Amino acid sequence: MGTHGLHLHHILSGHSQPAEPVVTPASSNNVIKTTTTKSTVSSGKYSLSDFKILRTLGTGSFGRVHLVQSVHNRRYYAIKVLKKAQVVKMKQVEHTNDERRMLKLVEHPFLIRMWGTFQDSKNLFMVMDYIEGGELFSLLRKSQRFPNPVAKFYAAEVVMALDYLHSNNIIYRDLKPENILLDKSGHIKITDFGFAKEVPDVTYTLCGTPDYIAPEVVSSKPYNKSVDWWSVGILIYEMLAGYTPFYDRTPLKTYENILQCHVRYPSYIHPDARDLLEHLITKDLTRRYGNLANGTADIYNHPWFAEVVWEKLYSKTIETPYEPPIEPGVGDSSLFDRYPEEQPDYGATGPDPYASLFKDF
Ligand SMILES: Nc1ncnc2c1ncn2[C@@H]1O[C@H](COP(=O)(O)OP(=O)(O)OP(=O)(O)O)[C@@H](O)[C@H]1O
Repeated sequence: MGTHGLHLHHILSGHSQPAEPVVTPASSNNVIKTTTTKSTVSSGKYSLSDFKILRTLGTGSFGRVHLVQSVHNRRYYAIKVLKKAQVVKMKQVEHTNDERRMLKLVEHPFLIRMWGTFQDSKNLFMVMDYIEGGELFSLLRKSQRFPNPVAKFYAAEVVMALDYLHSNNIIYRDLKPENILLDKSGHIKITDFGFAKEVPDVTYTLCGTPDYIAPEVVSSKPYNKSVDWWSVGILIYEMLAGYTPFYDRTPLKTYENILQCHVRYPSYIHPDARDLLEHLITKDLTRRYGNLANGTADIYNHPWFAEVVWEKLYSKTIETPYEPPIEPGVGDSSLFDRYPEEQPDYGATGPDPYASLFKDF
């Protein structure tokens, strides 16, 4: 695969289509049903013997994500495995339980779907849909940067997903191109809820990837969901420029740049995009879109998104700018980088000192 895969359609160019009204997604679609009657997840439904564990698709701080195949229906899934000892050591018990609880609740076309969880004495397992098209990050690095309409397409899907989470009082907090996967037709799926937090109001914890962290988080001020709108700004910038605006040699320098918040806009960035970015990548919370009196309408109705037909995007009835070159449904994982495989201890039995910490799994 290479940049040749990036062919543009007219969906977002707007020239060939009559203008359609921009509509914020109906809130009825947008609310998580908190009644437990229709849950897709039930603890104890799965066990390791239900799956054949295949290659590693990605690694994180506490474990890895495997491609797996169900021995029953032969379908492919992704299983995230977290080592209990590592989760405890890195003080992520609460985050991990939060991730499980939130993945169980959310239901949105652009958010990863979780089917169930289980555990052995050493590990936690989360069964998710396998998203075959690889990371947006890989596509971006191969493409160097995205043409304006391509960046707009991915940004619009991200905006809808974050708006849905926010309307359910969830701040995502870890937006970056590595956590945005592409499905077989090229729509996004956001994965990795390890840092998402359910917050009625404001929260203080520092977490996330340096390049995408909002200044109020860096300086340990209380913050709210507008940190995600900041990260959307960084994401759009990175998609258009090919690099993040505050990149530097060390995380510390990046933090300093974030606090200074001086952004250089290359001349090839479209004026509408620049205007939106200036209202997202701003320290001034009284100017940051998503955080003002109009809420997300300032983003949905921004001129840069003028051609986006939001309901069509939501129903995935528009063409995507890039179709991943894979054969769907057969466990093709050619778009994922290779990782060294470990001898796994999955299925470990014996004493479990952490049993009381992960009762929900
Ligand atoms: N459902 C999925 N389908 C395909 N690949 C996936 C899926 N979920 C995760 N991955 C791959 O595994 C990688 C790591 O997943 P994830 O970010 O959830 O792990 P993590 O341990 O929480 O990582 P981090 O340390 O970045 O928080 C992702 O970047 C992606 O490449």
